[in-house]
Amino acid sequence: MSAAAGSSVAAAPQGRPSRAEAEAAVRVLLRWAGDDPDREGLRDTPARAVRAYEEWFAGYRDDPEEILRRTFAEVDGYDEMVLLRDIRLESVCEHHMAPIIGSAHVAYLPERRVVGISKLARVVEAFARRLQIQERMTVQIADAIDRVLQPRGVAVLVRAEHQCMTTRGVHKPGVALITSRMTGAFRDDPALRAELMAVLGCR
Ligand SMILES: Nc1nc2c(ncn2[C@@H]2O[C@H](COP(=O)(O)OP(=O)(O)OP(=O)(O)O)[C@@H](O)[C@H]2O)c(=O)[nH]1
Ligand SMILES: [Zn+2]
Repeated sequence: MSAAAGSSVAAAPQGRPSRAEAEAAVRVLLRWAGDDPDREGLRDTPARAVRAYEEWFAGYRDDPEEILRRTFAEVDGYDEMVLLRDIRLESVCEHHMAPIIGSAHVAYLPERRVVGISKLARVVEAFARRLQIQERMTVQIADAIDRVLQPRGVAVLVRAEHQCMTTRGVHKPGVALITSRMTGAFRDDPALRAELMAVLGCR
């Protein structure tokens, strides 16, 4: 298991290259593609591309568990399912560095404490904005919520299109990969699982 998969925060890469080195790498790629990195339209592209990758890989700088630690207890006995659905998800496939675009549903069963709902979306973002495979990302999101909130159960469902499959290679547009991770009561109680699927409109 990689460091990124095993802990909530990826290990800091040893000897991280400088921004200038990253821009030089983009220049090499432009030349390799067959174009001239010095022509007007491409002159600023290495800097722009590195800024774009900075956004797409912003999750390495986030600590998902820290995000989730801002919980509150005043829930007046609320102990039913909390479900944040259709969270837009933008990730990057670790095999091809191609976009993975889709959405996630995150549900949990609070035990005493709840978390601000934006934090659930932030946790999705923190794990998505890294080089990923969907299965690992799904597990990471669920397990971080499980560890920090210690709820009675967590369910994470992700549905996403992988551009490495739609725009290249096997070229299958419209194909989506669906992954899920269930813990606690969502895993053990078929009625609860059925309730979740019913709320989500899944059969
Ligand atoms: N399980 C899983 N596979 C993924 C994910 N993203 C991409 N892949 C697959 O990873 C595999 C990498 O296969 P390789 O044979 O090493 O790469 P490739 O020659 O580019 O393969 P093709 O995509 O089939 O052209 C491909 O089958 C991709 O479809 C993911 O999130 N989960
Ligand atoms: Zn891929």
